[in-house]
Amino acid sequence: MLRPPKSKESSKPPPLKFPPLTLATPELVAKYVPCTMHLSVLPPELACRLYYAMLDHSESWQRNKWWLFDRVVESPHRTSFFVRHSSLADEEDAQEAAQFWYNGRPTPPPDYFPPEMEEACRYIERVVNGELRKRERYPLEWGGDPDQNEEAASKEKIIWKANVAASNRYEGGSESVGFHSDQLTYLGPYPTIASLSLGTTRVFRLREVVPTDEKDKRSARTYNIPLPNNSLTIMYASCQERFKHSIPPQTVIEPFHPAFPRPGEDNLPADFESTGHITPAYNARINITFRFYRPDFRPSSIPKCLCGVPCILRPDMKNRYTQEEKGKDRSLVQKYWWTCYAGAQNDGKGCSMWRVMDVKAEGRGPFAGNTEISST
Ligand SMILES: O=C(O)CCC(=O)C(=O)O
Ligand SMILES: [Fe+2]
Repeated sequence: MLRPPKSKESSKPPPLKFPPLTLATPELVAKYVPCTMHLSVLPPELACRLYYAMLDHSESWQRNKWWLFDRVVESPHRTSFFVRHSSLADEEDAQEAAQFWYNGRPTPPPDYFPPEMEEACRYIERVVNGELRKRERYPLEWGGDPDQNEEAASKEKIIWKANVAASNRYEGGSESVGFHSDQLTYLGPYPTIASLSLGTTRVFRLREVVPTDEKDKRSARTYNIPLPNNSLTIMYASCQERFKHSIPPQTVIEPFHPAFPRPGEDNLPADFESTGHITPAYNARINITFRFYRPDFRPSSIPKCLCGVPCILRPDMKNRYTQEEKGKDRSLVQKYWWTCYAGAQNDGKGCSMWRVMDVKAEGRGPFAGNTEISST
């Protein structure tokens, strides 16, 4: 068969592919991805108490359901959502919190942080703010004071404060979550998300989405971060814009023995003599992601699509530059889209709603930096 001669373009060797890299230490995590990992982040007794509390609480958690093409899919793990008590200053805010939507359907009013989660959150906020003070900020990050009344704000700048948390329970090695980046609808652009791991160690997988115009120069690399009990992974600005993350299924997991018995449980496990473990083995991993829902992305400010459902905010992960933007720093030309999300529930049928977010026209901010170039 005759083939046209190969053009110069197609004779270029394909970009090098690198094997997946395991990032097993905080140093390696910080070196390769826009995240940090903090080991033994909570006092061990609190980590243990929170694990037990969440195991009990998770008996009532749901598996999320949504439409994918022509079938309903169910998430292969259970989840729940919490609002922080102090974050709901007045009745209006409480009403708004009850109106949060998930996967294109209204969710029942969320629970408040249980006391153990509140206690853990204070430790985590300290770690997150300590790290954020060391980092350079992206222009579109939140630039306001998340808590004007905090006395400590004058001494140690508080940049980030959690006001909601999403929680996941993965039973055994088969429960998982597929590759995704977190929806930015209420978080806004370049969010910081603090993710606490309790229980069985599972691998957190990150994969970069290579921008369209760099595809022929480099390939995406996969990073595997084993997350042990009582570790905190902070995903910083650009992680949701540049990377997808997942918790892949695992054929083997190591059973987890909490350091302390359940309160009120005095009996040693039957196999204590042979194993030396003072607590039984657990197979569940609990994950809690502490998040800051920005005041300038409150539910009432989210545009609705033609179906009457709040849009979702997504970053253009492939970063399609316009001609004038070519060569500019990616963070200055990052675009976000408001799109219809009704399709996730409504028999897979959504509408054509699609709009570039215009932070200026939509009156959003204040931002951490100059947004003149970023706003469209
Ligand atoms: O379980 C984890 O560590 C990740 C959970 C997650 O990606 C999410 O809730 O969006
Ligand atoms: Fe996520």
